[in-house]
Amino acid sequence: MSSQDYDCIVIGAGVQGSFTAYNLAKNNKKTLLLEQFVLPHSRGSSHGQTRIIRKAYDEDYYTHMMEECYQLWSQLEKEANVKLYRRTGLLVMGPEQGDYQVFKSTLERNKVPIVILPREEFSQHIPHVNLSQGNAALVDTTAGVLYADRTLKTVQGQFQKLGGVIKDGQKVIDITPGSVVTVTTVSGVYRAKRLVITAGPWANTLLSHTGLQLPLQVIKINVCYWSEKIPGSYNVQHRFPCFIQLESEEAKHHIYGLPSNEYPGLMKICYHTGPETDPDERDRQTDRGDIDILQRYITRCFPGLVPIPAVVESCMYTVTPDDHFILDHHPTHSNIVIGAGFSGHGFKFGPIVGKLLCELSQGEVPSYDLSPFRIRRFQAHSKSAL
Ligand SMILES: Cc1cc2nc3c(=O)[nH]c(=O)nc-3n(C[C@H](O)[C@H](O)[C@H](O)COP(=O)(O)OP(=O)(O)OC[C@H]3O[C@@H](n4cnc5c(N)ncnc54)[C@H](O)[C@@H]3O)c2cc1C
Ligand SMILES: O=C(O)[C@@H]1CCCCN1
Repeated sequence: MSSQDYDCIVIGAGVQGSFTAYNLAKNNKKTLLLEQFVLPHSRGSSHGQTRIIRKAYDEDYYTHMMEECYQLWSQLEKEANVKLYRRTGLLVMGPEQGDYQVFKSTLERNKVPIVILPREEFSQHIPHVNLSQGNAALVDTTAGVLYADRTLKTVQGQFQKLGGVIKDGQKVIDITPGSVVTVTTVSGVYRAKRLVITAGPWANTLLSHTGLQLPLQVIKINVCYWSEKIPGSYNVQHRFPCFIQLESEEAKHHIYGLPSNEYPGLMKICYHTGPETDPDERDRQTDRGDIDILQRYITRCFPGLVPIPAVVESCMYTVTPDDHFILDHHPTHSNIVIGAGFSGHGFKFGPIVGKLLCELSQGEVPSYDLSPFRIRRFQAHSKSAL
């Protein structure tokens, strides 16, 4: 084995690739993690200070995976002696008869501790928020905030401590599949028995070297921060929770927010969709239709915030047609494994995605039923549509 030869190469050092590489190294695999940008960077989907972690989902399988995932987050915190999770609870609000009921029954069925907030008691528990007409509300009490940038630094650091190699500033420009895969970057050629592709918004660019294209849409999210009129009203220290406002007549997609924390006096509130973009040109995409929707919502429901964004950052989602992840082998090259299409909700699953992609790449039986995440589901859709 030359120094350029590895058991496994992982392309993409976002949250999913970093956790995958870490799991491979934990399993004593000689692993190389390649990243196109110099780390840390803010050009993909995993940057920024915070993400929501929650068990509140409308499908049981996500809630089940989160059971173990919380434990894995906590193990990593202990192992690296760092705080990555802060419990805040997640307020779920939505039209009484819609998706809200699905969330509520999934939580109840899976015995996740929740608090239901009757309308008459709502403002006593959640001050400075107006519950929309016809909406119901509950709190997933196990939910909270994950520290995103700190997570990446931690996982990458733990991977290196285990002997893993990170080469950043090395954009992959070619992949030659085979029983030994050859990966060419702008400055080197590497070989491995197995390859994992976790390239976020660039998944299809990389997969084009392997003869595969997936139905992925890359969208730009305007990450908006809003100023508190009275400092502290929505602060994490005053136990203000994260929230999801489920879709309604007014907003066709979720609106979600995190308590003011990372920037003093600013609360992060975003719209769960945005305009399509080329990942290399996202700053040219200046559509702000989402901000108009947020301004109307904030004026009505968060009267303690100035309804003009004080800070706007940007991030990307890579979305599948059904919003479920892709965790699978390449259909023609079984030693290539793909983690893609995390559809704006993948961060919290990082530890479990890393474990599953590691299992798949080693040819092991995965710990969970991965049928919702198979590539085949898209082929089935397009066939039935004919
Ligand atoms: C605004 C916003 C809010 C979100 N909120 C939440 C939330 O609250 N909770 C939650 O769970 N999730 C949330 N998500 C989703 C979550 O952040 C993403 O699902 C997750 O970060 C995706 O990670 P990834 O590793 O797949 O992609 P990325 O982080 O984009 O990583 C892919 C990496 O591959 C690299 N790469 C690509 N091409 C090449 C190449 N040719 N050579 C070398 N390297 C390459 C890229 O540079 C990049 O670093 C949010 C996302 C956004 C944008
Ligand atoms: O994954 C999450 O928890 C958030 C919730 C709302 C949409 C964006 N992502």
